Amino acid sequence: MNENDKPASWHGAQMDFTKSMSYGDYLALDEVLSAQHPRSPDHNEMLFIIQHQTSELWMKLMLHELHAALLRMQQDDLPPAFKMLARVARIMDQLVHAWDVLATMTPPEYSAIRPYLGQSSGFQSYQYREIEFVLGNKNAALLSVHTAAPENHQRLMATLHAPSIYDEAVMLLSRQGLHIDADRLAVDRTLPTVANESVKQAWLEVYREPSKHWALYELAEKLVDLETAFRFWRFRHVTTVERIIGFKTGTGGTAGASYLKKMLEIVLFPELFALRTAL
Ligand code: HEM
Ligand SMILES: N[C@@H](CC(=O)c1ccccc1NC=O)C(=O)O
Repeated sequence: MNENDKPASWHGAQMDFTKSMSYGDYLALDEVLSAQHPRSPDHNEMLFIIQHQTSELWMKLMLHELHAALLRMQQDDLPPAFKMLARVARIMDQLVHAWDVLATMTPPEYSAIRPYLGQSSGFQSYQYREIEFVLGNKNAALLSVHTAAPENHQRLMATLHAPSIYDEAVMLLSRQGLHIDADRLAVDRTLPTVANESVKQAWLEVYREPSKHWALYELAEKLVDLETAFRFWRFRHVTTVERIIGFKTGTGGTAGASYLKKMLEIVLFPELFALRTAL
């Protein structure tokens, strides 16, 4: 094209990237876009792969935000933590809506791919497991899935032993002068969150006088927002799974949809929901 033929609107656009960083360079697009390797001859496997890879990318960002929020909470620096937690909840909403794309895949379409998945399953997603752990749904037994990948195992082990976001919120309540039982503060971090009466009473004080405890009130609502989004994700997972494979056993070895249904009963931040009945 002749220089004079360029429309005025992009006349000054940079065209030569032999010596400078381009869009694709900055985003490492060659790496990202060459990481899709369908194993079946089926057209729909690309959807299945990209759906999972994009979910894992969003999970990577969720963990980035959650770990940063944990740090801010430890430092009593709540406003930046609020922003991070709000972002995590919005990412979760995004993943909730992403199910609409996957649900365009019918049972016969998925059946063409499934034999090629072997025993692989989302159950083995180490980023997902870490998100569950950071949010307090600890389960040491699930670590053994990752023994073959020592780095992932190590990281999960560290998160298993560290305080969860909710443990940090409970410690904040205590630092702000609200009474929390000593045994709740010294709880075994490797176990899932268990409801505690002193925590419920402390949150009740916050909700009965928000203006006195505004930052804690805001934190509580951010956590409720996040748990609500997480519950929607679990629900969309199980309904999409039931729609596509019915009640077949999972490739990961669980009972499948009935295992996922059981997971709908999990309450991440129990006292934050329990207190509502008492208000
Ligand atoms: C056709 C679509 C899908 C089907 C049929 C499906 C099926 C299942 C089943 C049956 C399980 C139970 C574990 C097992 O025995 O395999 C499971 C777990 C899981 N799946 Fe999916 N899934 C689908 C899509 C997805 C997507 C898009 C994600 C997003 C990353 C995902 C993430 C997970 C996770 C994280 C678990 C573990 C849940 C837990 O332990 O609480 N799945 N899936
Ligand atoms: N558990 C699924 C397989 C599955 O969905 C899957 C397999 C490999 C990679 C990601 C997957 N997604 C979520 O579990 C099944 O039983 O069909």
